[in-house]
Amino acid sequence: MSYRIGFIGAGNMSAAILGGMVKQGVAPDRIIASNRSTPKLEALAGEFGIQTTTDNHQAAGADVVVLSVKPQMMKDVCLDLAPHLDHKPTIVTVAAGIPMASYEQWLGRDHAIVRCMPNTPSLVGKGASGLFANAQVTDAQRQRVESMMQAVGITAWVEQEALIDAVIAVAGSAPAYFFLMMEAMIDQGEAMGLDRATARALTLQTAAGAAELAATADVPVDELRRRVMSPGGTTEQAVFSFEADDIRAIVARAMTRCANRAAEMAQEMGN
Ligand SMILES: NC(=O)C1=CN([C@@H]2O[C@H](COP(=O)(O)OP(=O)(O)OC[C@H]3O[C@@H](n4cnc5c(N)ncnc54)[C@H](OP(=O)(O)O)[C@@H]3O)[C@@H](O)[C@H]2O)C=CC1
Ligand SMILES: O=C(O)[C@@H]1CCC=N1
Repeated sequence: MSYRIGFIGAGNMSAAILGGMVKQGVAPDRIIASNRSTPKLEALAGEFGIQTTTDNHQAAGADVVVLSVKPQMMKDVCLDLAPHLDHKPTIVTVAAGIPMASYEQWLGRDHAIVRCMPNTPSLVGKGASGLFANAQVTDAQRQRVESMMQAVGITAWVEQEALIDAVIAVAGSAPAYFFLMMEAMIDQGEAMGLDRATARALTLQTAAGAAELAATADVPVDELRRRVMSPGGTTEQAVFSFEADDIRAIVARAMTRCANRAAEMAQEMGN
């Protein structure tokens, strides 16, 4: 690809996406990131060799502009950028909880805007992003955004905007669920007598191995689970314990709260 990409806001999510892009071979001089303060910019320039600026207008001069500030900052950032988008970039926003209608109000209705819900494993090329386009997005722009995000992982278009909140629950926020599980396992491995480094190494390798096996096996994940559960053996005691504690309901409640929060955030911002 040869177009230029500008990131507005150089925090965790921008670092994951642009860092993943550079690691996957995107030329760093095609990427510019802006941030209101300089320390993160210096770190990103040092690590990935991208261009940086404290002037959002400069980053917004790119062909694809990725809006990646916290949702609470988004309105002010968009209103400030609006007079500087006459070159009609493809606008991609990664913010949770801000509906398309708000961007169209702040930036103008004639802009091609994609709501993208990515996640931080983009940094290692294992991202998972949901995408929703407004009516102004052309097929060429769809392909451009898709290929941009596919440089750092897989993508899935949704045709109903409300499904972006489901993507937040399944992908955007979901790395944290797995990290939490790993934290708990490492702590318990240590409590059972392993040194922490060993508990960590075994936990992480098992998580990565299980994910890769699930992604490549020709059977569903429940069958893979059963293959570990020897009748009368050890694993089923752990699984029975999870089921007795209603892990499926626990997960469903957590994901529902996650998705509901996106709707609440929209309301809090008066959208
Ligand atoms: N983190 C994640 O896993 C995911 C995040 N998202 C979305 O990504 C967006 C960014 O989140 P995240 O990266 O975690 O947040 P961060 O707080 O890490 O990054 C936001 C960045 O925006 C900068 N900023 C704030 N105001 C301005 C401004 N007016 N102009 C320029 N830069 C500004 C901040 O600068 P400073 O350092 O000075 O505060 C900060 O570096 C959010 O909307 C979130 O919903 C989506 C999916 C996953
Ligand atoms: O927690 C959040 O609000 C953001 C959106 C998805 C992941 N992080």
